[in-house]
Amino acid sequence: MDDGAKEQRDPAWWGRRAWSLLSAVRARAPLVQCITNLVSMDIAANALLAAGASPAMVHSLREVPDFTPRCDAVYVNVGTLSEDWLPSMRAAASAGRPWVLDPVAAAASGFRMEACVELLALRPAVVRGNASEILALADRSVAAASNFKGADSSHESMDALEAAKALALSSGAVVAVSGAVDFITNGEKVVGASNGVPMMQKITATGCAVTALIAAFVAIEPSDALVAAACALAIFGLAGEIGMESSKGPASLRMHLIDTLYFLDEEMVTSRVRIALRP
Ligand SMILES: Nc1ncnc2c1ncn2[C@@H]1O[C@H](COP(=O)(O)OP(=O)(O)OP(=O)(O)O)[C@@H](O)[C@H]1O
Ligand SMILES: Cc1ncsc1CCO
Ligand SMILES: [Mg+2]
Repeated sequence: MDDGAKEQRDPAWWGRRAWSLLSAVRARAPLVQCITNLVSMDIAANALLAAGASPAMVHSLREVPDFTPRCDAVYVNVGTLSEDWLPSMRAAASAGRPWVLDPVAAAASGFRMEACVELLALRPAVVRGNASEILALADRSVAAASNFKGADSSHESMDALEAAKALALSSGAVVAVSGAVDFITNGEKVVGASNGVPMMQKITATGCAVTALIAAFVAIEPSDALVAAACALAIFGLAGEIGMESSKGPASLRMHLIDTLYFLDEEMVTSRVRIALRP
């Protein structure tokens, strides 16, 4: 095991780490360029703002040379991929800033899978997907299965753990698989984050929003993307958990989750974040 494994066996260490990263996001308001799908723009921008970051939905290839180098992190999401946007994604991912990939529905088509594979070669710090997306990306397979559900997962996160490790080793990225337990791995270490509520799956683009939050945390901690990703996933899940206490269904949870991200305090984070290094 590499450095940090000893302290990462202590659950309280993660609570303190998650709080310190969220506090740093609030203090430094990292600028996150988001080239993300049309469904997710609103929730991703609002989640970033509520957490204290500064979102910018900048898509034009012509703006990348001026704008991207000034960003603290870049977020690329292929959810509503088109031929027009792919060059901007390539350019922003190549601009020398830490960046994060969300391979939405990677198995939907050959075009999308090829785009994801090509982007993966541009060395994202983190790839975050649901289990079906990570399984598909790890073996570069376009969906034939009758249970393919597009942007939604038809697998549990645990089903994709070995694929996530293999993908992390082959790509050099930290790979995060979301689900009831979020798994985050660099191919050797595996961390589980178990905050969140099932209702989060009933709000479109919560996965896209948490990947945006991962980008903000990576902007603060670019040299430890595994810790940044685990803490972002746990914080977002915790906001869902606390938000659910005041919610009647998906629409009110969406509102309360964003409110809770804004109001999370040290006591809530250090006592309720559930992250553990897996043996
Ligand atoms: N069963 C569950 N219990 C608790 N939290 C969950 C559960 N399923 C998903 N989540 C949480 O919901 C958020 C979104 O994860 P999900 O796996 O649904 O992403 P996704 O499929 O990529 O979503 P989308 O494509 O709509 O953006 C994550 O924070 C994850 O931890
Ligand atoms: C529903 C949907 N379709 C393309 S992207 C997206 C948002 C969830 O990923
Ligand atoms: Mg998704």
